[in-house]
Amino acid sequence: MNPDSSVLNGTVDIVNEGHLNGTAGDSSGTEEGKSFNMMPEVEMCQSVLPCHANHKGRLSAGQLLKWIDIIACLAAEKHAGLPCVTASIDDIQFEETVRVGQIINIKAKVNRAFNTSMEVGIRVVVQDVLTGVLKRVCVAYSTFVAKPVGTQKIRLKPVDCLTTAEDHLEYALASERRRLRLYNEDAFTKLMQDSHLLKANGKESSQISTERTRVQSIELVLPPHANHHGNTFGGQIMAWMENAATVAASRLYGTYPTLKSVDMFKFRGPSSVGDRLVFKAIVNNTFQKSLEVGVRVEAYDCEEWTQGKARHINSAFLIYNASSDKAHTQTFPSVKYTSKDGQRRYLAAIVRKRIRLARKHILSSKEEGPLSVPWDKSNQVYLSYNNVAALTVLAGKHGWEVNSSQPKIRVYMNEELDTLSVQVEMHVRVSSLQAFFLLSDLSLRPSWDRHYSSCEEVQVVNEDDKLYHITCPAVNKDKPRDFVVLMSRRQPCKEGDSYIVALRSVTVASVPPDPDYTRSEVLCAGFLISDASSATCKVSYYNQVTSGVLPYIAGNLAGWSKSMEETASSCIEFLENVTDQKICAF
Ligand SMILES: CC(=O)SCCNC(=O)CCNC(=O)[C@H](O)C(C)(C)COP(=O)(O)OP(=O)(O)OC[C@H]1O[C@@H](n2cnc3c(N)ncnc32)[C@H](O)[C@@H]1OP(=O)(O)O
Repeated sequence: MNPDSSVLNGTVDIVNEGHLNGTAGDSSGTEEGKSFNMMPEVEMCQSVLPCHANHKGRLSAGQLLKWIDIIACLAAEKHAGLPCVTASIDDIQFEETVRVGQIINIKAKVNRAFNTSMEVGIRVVVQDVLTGVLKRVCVAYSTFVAKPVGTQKIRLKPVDCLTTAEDHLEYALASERRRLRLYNEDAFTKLMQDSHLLKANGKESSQISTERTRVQSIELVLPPHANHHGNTFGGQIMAWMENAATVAASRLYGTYPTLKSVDMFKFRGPSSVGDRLVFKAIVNNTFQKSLEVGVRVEAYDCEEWTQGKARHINSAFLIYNASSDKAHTQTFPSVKYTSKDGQRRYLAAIVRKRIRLARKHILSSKEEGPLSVPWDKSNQVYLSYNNVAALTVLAGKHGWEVNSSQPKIRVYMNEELDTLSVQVEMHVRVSSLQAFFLLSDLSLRPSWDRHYSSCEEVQVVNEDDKLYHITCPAVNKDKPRDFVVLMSRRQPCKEGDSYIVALRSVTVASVPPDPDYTRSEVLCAGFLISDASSATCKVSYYNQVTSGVLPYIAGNLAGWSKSMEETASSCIEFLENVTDQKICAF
């Protein structure tokens, strides 16, 4: 390649030269050898030995992160044909525990190249030697950048060998993930601006100070810790970070918590052999079943060390779950902060939890089976019951956590296994009976909910159960969506109970899917309305998030829009200002 011929805005293009695809330097010279080198995927197999494990005989997350970084780097370099460095690794959720004696298989390939950076997808599975059973340990995505040549950045060639449907899906999703990744800091800053409103959720009664968990540890970077370019290996840094974080978490918990996930690791700058790395870890906050530890890494060369001038090269947040060991308590103690910095970290952990949850659900691209059930005479009663019961159960769940709070409106989220649900609580100056009648007439909803383009009554089953056909506007250049839902409303049986307006998808022959719309489904949604005083009420809207609903709330979940709060505000205005004629129509 002639760099001069392809310099573009200070960027050097990589053209598709033979050696980049592994055709040059192919030692075997055989057809078989060539096709192996041409494969975009890089694979690693490791037998898990005691030296890879923690004191419980389980593969240490630090060791796994090292392997992940090595293989991802090799996949990136295979695509780029040049030395590459890790810019970041997205959130990783550890799904399976790996034990000594089992076999780890890791595969990595470049999903998409952007300009100077590329996304590498990594899949880790564990195989039990005795049973042969394979289980997924985690999926990870890292971003690599071809190491700049002097001041010149290298522009990468595109990924052009998309063969399987999965390759195409990963290619398409890679740009979506990149958007979330690069938006991460903005989303965080935006949500932090409102974080003072979350203070009400603080745990002032707690006795345990986060300061008790503070850890500081130093490492000297030696040649075995460096990668093949002389920089400290990203995986090694992550392993050291995991070590410091685990000590901090166990100081609070009094036993060994399980590392459940890591938040995005961002490599802000390089370090190299001879650097001293100082790791500072502290528990930032605890939630019901998890806690967050923040780790900061500072690097010093010999001169910087004597001058006390640190280079901040990395910060990461690790999430631990309470031990699954029955002998230990299943929840973490709540913590209190004792300084302004502690308070910032405490609130930031709440905000990060929200972003993490959003990223996880937005990117899971979970395949759902059909959620709607056919509406027919034989199951009408059952479906209406099921509709109301599902909403009652959803509303009664434990674990709702405040995500945003403003006067009259609070948004909560609840994650249980792989299901995410949202709750929007509104305080309205009308009676609960009036709110009930207005909200159960779905044909009025397009007047206050901009996510509804139209809503038509399809069938009146009885006074309290109706079928509606709803159309919704297009999002992200997709087709507009439509839903067919059963609305079941119930008045309280006794004083103190709530009014219920429940919604769920059904299929009816009279409204077949329309090619101009993506037929979508809602599993469980609706309103619970209860008296707050004689003239005011509390309206709680619930929605168990499905892939059909996600596009309309994704921005809200990830923090770049306030559409839920805006819709709630419009709902309050509608309820408080609706004319008497509309109410008389019931
Ligand atoms: C294999 C190993 O173990 S390497 C050792 C560990 N890693 C390191 O030491 C790397 C340390 N970090 C660095 O040297 C630098 O921060 C770099 C080279 C990663 C980025 O340098 P910057 O000057 O910040 O780069 P710049 O802002 O121009 O961005 C370059 C590209 O990286 C992308 N990028 C930058 N930060 C991130 C991030 N946190 N996540 C994802 N992509 C990122 C940018 O979007 C851009 O992509 P594009 O050109 O495709 O649009």
